Amino acid sequence: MHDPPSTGRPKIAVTVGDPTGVGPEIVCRAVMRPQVFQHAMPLIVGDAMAMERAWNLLSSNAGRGPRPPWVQASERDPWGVPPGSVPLLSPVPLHLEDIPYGDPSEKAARSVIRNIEAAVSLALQRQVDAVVTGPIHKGRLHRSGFLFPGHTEFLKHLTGARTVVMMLAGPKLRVSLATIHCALRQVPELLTAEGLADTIRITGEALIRDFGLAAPRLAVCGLNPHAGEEGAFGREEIELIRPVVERFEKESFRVSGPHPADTLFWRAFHGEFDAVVALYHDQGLIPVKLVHFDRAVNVSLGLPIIRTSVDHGTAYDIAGTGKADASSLLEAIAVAALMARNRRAAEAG
Ligand SMILES: NC(=O)C1=CN([C@@H]2O[C@H](COP(=O)(O)OP(=O)(O)OC[C@H]3O[C@@H](n4cnc5c(N)ncnc54)[C@H](O)[C@@H]3O)[C@@H](O)[C@H]2O)C=CC1
Ligand SMILES: NCC(=O)COP(=O)(O)O
Repeated sequence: MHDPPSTGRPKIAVTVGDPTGVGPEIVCRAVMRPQVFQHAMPLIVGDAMAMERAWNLLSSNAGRGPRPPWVQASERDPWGVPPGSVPLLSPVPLHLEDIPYGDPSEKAARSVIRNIEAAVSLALQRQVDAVVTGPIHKGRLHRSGFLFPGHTEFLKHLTGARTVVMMLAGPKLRVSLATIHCALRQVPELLTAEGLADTIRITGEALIRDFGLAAPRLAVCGLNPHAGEEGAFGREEIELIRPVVERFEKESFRVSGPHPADTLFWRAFHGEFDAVVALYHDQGLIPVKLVHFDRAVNVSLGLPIIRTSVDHGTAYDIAGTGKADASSLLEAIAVAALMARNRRAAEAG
């Protein structure tokens, strides 16, 4: 057995995601960066063939240098690789015909799911300190029988967590979502007092424990235009949101709202709040991606493990062209490492 995860640089399992999207390319770009190894020990979980193809693409564009030192590893002893190398776990080895760009075979889709399971299992066994996920194509996975809307809900299931909150965190704007992957017309019925209260509490506690803020300020969006305009444009603000916000008067984090959503993100971006609680996916993700598409990180809060992810998708339109930007993945690794260090410090008292 090798270094326990409680010492040294955090060990981070990085899943490649869909092998026919930009995942392998951005993972390859990330492990070509020496800075990554200053704050983390990455372990790649994904198909070896897809990783070799990504390396060939990048080296043919940029001139051949040494290939990043990934070495096939086993799930039983994932860190049992030579010093200086990066373990690569490939639970379901694929052939090239399984992974034409933008079109994963049935087997490739199954491998995506299996890779996530393997990374989560390593985190639950504390063989790694955190999991960082590459992008998956939800539609293609659903076609292959995947029952979950996305990683977030799958990770809740795999870890047995009671609830999970999706946060998108960028340098100047953090947003948590009270509802995640659902049709817009379902939002009002899925928005419950208990669900909203969980989102607020989990976000406030994570800002303190994982992000190191002393007294975070949270602001909750209204659902309707102008936060309902005193009931003229809807009553959710009066009947649901305000009573939940009032429950948080005596916490170590401050909560205000409901605020009109059209101006709230601008106020948060300029420093008035540490996080915004948005009520549905696009209300929160449009502003974050508008200002931070290259830097934002998707963080799953409320799980017994640390999980971060890129904010972007599989980008099939540019897969195989060598144009993918790895900035969001690099941030996701850096944020996971920071969270792991903060949790260690909290555990050590
Ligand atoms: N973390 C994850 O697993 C996520 C997965 N998705 C999934 O991805 C699939 C495709 O989603 P889309 O809405 O098309 O979003 P997308 O993020 O894949 O692409 C949107 C636009 O951004 C560009 N882009 C994305 N990533 C880039 C990168 N690293 N470098 C340069 N340009 C990049 C694409 O070329 C495209 O023009 C969907 O199935 C969606 O569910 C979407 C978001 C997150
Ligand atoms: N828009 C964010 C997104 O869809 C990512 O979802 P997940 O796969 O991290 O649950």
